[in-house]
Parts: sequence; structure tokens; C-alpha cells
Amino acid sequence: MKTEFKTKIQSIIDNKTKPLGSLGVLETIALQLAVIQNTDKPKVDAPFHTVFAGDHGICSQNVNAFPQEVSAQMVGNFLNQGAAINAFCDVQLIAMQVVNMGVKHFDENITHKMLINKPIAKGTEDFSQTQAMTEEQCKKALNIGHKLISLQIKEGANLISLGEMGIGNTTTAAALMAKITDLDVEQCTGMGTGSDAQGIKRKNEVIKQALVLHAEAKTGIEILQCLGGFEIAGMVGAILCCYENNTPVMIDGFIASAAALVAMQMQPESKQNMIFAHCSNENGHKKMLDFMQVTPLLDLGLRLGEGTGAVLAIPIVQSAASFLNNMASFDDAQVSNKDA
Ligand SMILES: Cc1cc2ncn([C@H]3O[C@H](COP(=O)(O)O)[C@@H](O)[C@H]3O)c2cc1C
Ligand SMILES: O=C(O)c1cccnc1
Repeated sequence: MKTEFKTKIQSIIDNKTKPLGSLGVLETIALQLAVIQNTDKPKVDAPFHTVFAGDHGICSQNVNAFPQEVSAQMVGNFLNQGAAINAFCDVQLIAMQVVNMGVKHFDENITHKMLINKPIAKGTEDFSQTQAMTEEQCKKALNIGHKLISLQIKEGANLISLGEMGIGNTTTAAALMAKITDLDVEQCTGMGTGSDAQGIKRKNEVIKQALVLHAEAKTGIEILQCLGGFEIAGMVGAILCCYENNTPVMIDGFIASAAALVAMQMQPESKQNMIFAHCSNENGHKKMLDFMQVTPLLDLGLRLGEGTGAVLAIPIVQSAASFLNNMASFDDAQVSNKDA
């Protein structure tokens, strides 16, 4: 059934007024959108961006170049429209929300139309010493992500975009990657926000220690609970929600891709809903993408997070839907095809 549908869409794509295959990756995306939404007229005209924010106990091991206070300060910056992600959403008039999943220094009395306050705890525990979250906290974080995105989809969003904020989370993402891919830890870690050689060495050491400590964790959710972060779990819940609701989801850089990797462990078919926006400059991201056997749309040398790459790639996805919806076929336009 799915193969038949795919063949039908591919033939619609092939009959557009262009040489066969000449829209390259956009053709792949158009087919993917049609399959996700189960229609030959996919719609991605209502994108919605969510930044999940959370703090990380692993920062007590000195793996972060910037102080942990920056997570809370950056949430404030998002609300004041001052971050890179605000500037990029602004260009395309994309609506966005920020979810406090457990930002240690954030004042929970702050209210704002863009802010969803759902703190699970004042950050996760140090995963080199104990489990990052309890089972209950992990499930709660997954549920929050799932529910919030489900609400957005109900309200009309048809393209979900995800980003994150959480000082220390390149270490968390690298730990998830090392555990799931079984690659050497050194292949998974990188400079993050500017760690030097010493800092990267510390990252490698704490992750190796954590892999021994959490050797028993096997399933996606166990790995997430032991090594993950609240904002990463929120993104995993969001991705699984997109899968269940036939909605495409833009995956950002290294950290969002770690959430995608966990989601694939939990529900392998969720991969079909993911669009990988870009290859981050963070060491490890390309290897993570290769492990998942996915090709990112852009390679702009970004290494920021927040969903910046995801939002930048949205017009490409919208253009893929637009050509499928709006281009004339050779017949419609009475243009002669190659073999006519
Ligand atoms: C000012 C500032 C803005 C950011 N926006 C995203 N990140 C990114 O950097 C952090 C991860 O890097 P690490 O593991 O080295 O701490 C995350 O918060 C990520 O979203 C930022 C980092 C900083 C400093
Ligand atoms: O690629 C990312 O998501 C990234 C890289 C470095 C720091 N923060 C995020």
C-alpha cells in the first residue's frame, strides 16, 4: 500500500515540468512529506518552533565552558527576543515557545506569553555519579514534550521545529551518542561552547565513567533516564508525538539529533517523520548522522543549537511542498517531455 502510494507520488514528481530528478534533495523531501501526511498535497505552511530548556547535573564535573547561570539568562533572552533563534524566527514570522523543563537558576515566578513553565526539578543529577533522572521524572519529561506538541498540532501547526537550551548538554548528548552508537567516546565529544583540550579530556573521562556506571541501561528509555536531560527528553516526546500525528519534524544540530537518536531507539519508525536540518560543526554530529543513515539539508558551520539550523531549513521544506503542490505537469503545461 505504502509502496503503491510512494510510486504514485514519485510519478507526480517525475511528471512536473523539469528534467527528471533535477530538483535533487527537494524531490526526496516532497516525497517524504507526502508519505508522512498521506496526501499528494502536503501542507507545511504553519511551522511552529519550540525551545526546550533544562539544566544538567554533569556541570558539577566542569564540562562546561560557560557558567550554568547562562541557561536561565538565555531563557530570559529568548523571551526578550534577543537570541539568534528569535532573529531567525522573525525573518519568517515563525511562532515560537520556550519550555522551562527544569532550568536551575530560572525564576519560576516569571510569566510570559512565550513561556511554558513545567520544571521537573532544578536540573538533572550528575550522570557520572548516579542516574540523571528518576524513571518518573523521565516519563514526566517525555509526556510534557508530547502534550505540548500535540496541542500545537491540534491548533494547526503542520511542521514542528525543535531546539534546546541547556549549559552542559553537549556532554549529555555525547554520552547518549556513545552509549547508543558504541563509538569511541572521543568520536562523540567536541568543543561545545568553547571547551579547550583539557575540557574535552574531562568530558571524555566523565562519559567513560558514566558508561561503566550505566552499563545495565539497555532500552531507549533506560538510556535516556540514566544519561539524558530534561530538555532532551522533552524533544524525544515531541518527536514521538509528531510520528503519532503524521507531522514532519525539523531536527536541529548535535543535541536535537541525540534526541532523535533516542526516539529512534524507542520507535524506529519515527525516523520517517524526521527532517535533518543541518550538519553542526560540533565534532560527533556528522558521525551521529551517519550512524542514523540520514542526510542533513544544510552545512553552514553552525554550532549553536536553540533550533537555529532547524528554522533556517524550513523554507527549503516549504519549497519542496510548494513544487509538489503548484508546479504544472508536462501535460498540464503542454510542454514536450524528453521522449515525446
Ligand atoms: C550564550 C549562549 C547561547 C547559547 N545558545 C545555545 N547554546 C548551546 O550551548 C549549550 C551547550 O554547550 P556546552 O555543553 O558547551 O555548555 C547549550 O545550551 C546549547 O543550546 C548556547 C550557549 C551559550 C553560552
Ligand atoms: O549542534 C548543536 O546543537 C550545538 C553545538 C554546540 C553547542 N550547542 C549546540
